[in-house]
Amino acid sequence: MLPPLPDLADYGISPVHGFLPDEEPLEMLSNPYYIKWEAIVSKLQPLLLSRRLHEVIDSLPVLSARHLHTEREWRRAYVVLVFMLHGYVWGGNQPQERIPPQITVPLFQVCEHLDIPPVATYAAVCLWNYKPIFPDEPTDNLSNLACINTFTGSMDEQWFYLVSVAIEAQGAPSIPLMLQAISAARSGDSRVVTECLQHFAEILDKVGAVLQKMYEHCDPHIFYHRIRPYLAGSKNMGDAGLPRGVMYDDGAGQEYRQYSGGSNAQSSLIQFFDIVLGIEHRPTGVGRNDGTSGAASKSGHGFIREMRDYMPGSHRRFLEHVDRVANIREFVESRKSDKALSCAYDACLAMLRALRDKHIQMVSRYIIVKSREARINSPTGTQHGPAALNLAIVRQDKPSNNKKLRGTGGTALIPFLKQARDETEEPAINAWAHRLLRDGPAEPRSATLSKVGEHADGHLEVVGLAGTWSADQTEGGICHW
Ligand code: HEM
Ligand SMILES: N[C@@H](CC(=O)c1ccccc1NC=O)C(=O)O
Repeated sequence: MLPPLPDLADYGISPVHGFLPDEEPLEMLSNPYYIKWEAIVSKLQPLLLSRRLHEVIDSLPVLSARHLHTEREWRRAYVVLVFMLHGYVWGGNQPQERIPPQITVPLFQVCEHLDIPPVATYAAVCLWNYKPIFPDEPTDNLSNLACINTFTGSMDEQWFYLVSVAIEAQGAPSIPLMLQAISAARSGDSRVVTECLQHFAEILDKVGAVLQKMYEHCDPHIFYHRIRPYLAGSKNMGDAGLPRGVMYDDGAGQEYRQYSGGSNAQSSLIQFFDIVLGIEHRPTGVGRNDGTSGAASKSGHGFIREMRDYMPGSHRRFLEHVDRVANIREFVESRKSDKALSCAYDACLAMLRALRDKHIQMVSRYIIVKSREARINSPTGTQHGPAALNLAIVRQDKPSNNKKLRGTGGTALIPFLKQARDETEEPAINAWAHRLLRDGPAEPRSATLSKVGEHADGHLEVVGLAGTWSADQTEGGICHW
């Protein structure tokens, strides 16, 4: 018996808005009990500028979550508390190691309810932090979106979050669409699967176009020096001044913890794309053949899988369900002679790969170039920013080595992102290798592959946009790359 397909309603996912909430996020907690929290986040910029945020938070009463009732209220409380948390940690000259009970006590209650970690996740700053400009118009694109909260009050920060919100809205229809494709594959309906994949490729293309809008209003300098320092987590942050992570003091006890900061790797939508297409991501540094070398996380899963722990619990459980039923890749592989089907599938891989390519270029402009400039402009390491010691200036003591640069999630960003991009293309390359073994050389079926050849010694070479892939052994027709 095949497991049933997920029902979106069971996971709080909207067929129209996807992982964005069905009802727009609450702009403020109206119960006067929480008035001091709302007052702080509404004055976050002057409090940060005047360096008075710590004293104001320290003098708060320790409030509880008992007056939160609706899901919208729980989410709003989470957003308010993590903006306070990151302002508290990163808003001074040095990162603040100890978080007081005024934040930790209610934050732990809220995080338990939402099943999400006590840190500023993608859900906090993007999914649950937007509002319409005109309430009577839809919030499905950038022409009617504004942010509820920001650290800096800048247009650049708003835009940085809103591009992701617009991507979630643009990509949302792919969720019911690809569940329909899974269902059609179960009943062997190749025509419907092909149509769904064609439509999915168009959606992925549009998502890529929204990503490119980042450049319109988010300036790399503002991003790198003003915004990004606040988004950092407490994991791998020794060089930024938090060697043990952050100490959460809830009055009853004190505990050091380390969490990754916000990252779009925590977007359930992008992970959904990979899962439905059967794209697998390995831990960074683990080779294609051996599975032994490299820096896998403690869980043994890679960073991308680990980022599921930073999603709202219901979204994480949805992805786990989709993991169990995803069948499109196997379906396509079992019908290799169906050209239209293979082509539609490969188009999806190509679009997703193109999205990752655009993203790598963006990371280069917003992080790599900026960190290099900062090193040249301030070789002594004297920096002025939200925190003089922060994510923007870590590892500047070491000469230019991009491999040392870290993302807010804590990854060695460039090797990680390139690997994720290359893995996107793997199903197409594998399928090609199978065909080559069976039929001999022919034209590549995919626009992402430019050349496939066989060497005299029998090993295969596939040239894709990502580089050259070699397969040197086969086992029952399966290639080992
Ligand atoms: C200025 C804009 C952006 C910068 C500088 C940036 C930077 C990064 C970095 C450094 C990582 C590595 C993970 C980490 O350690 O944090 C990452 C991961 C990721 N980012 Fe972005 N990002 C930006 C915008 C976006 C947007 C708008 C999207 C939406 C499509 C996105 C999608 C992803 C995904 C899906 C990952 C996980 C890796 C993967 O699946 O390929 N990023 N980003
Ligand atoms: N990982 C990125 C930050 C990032 O992508 C991000 C962080 C918080 C919320 C959303 C994010 N991504 C894009 O809009 C960085 O290292 O700067």
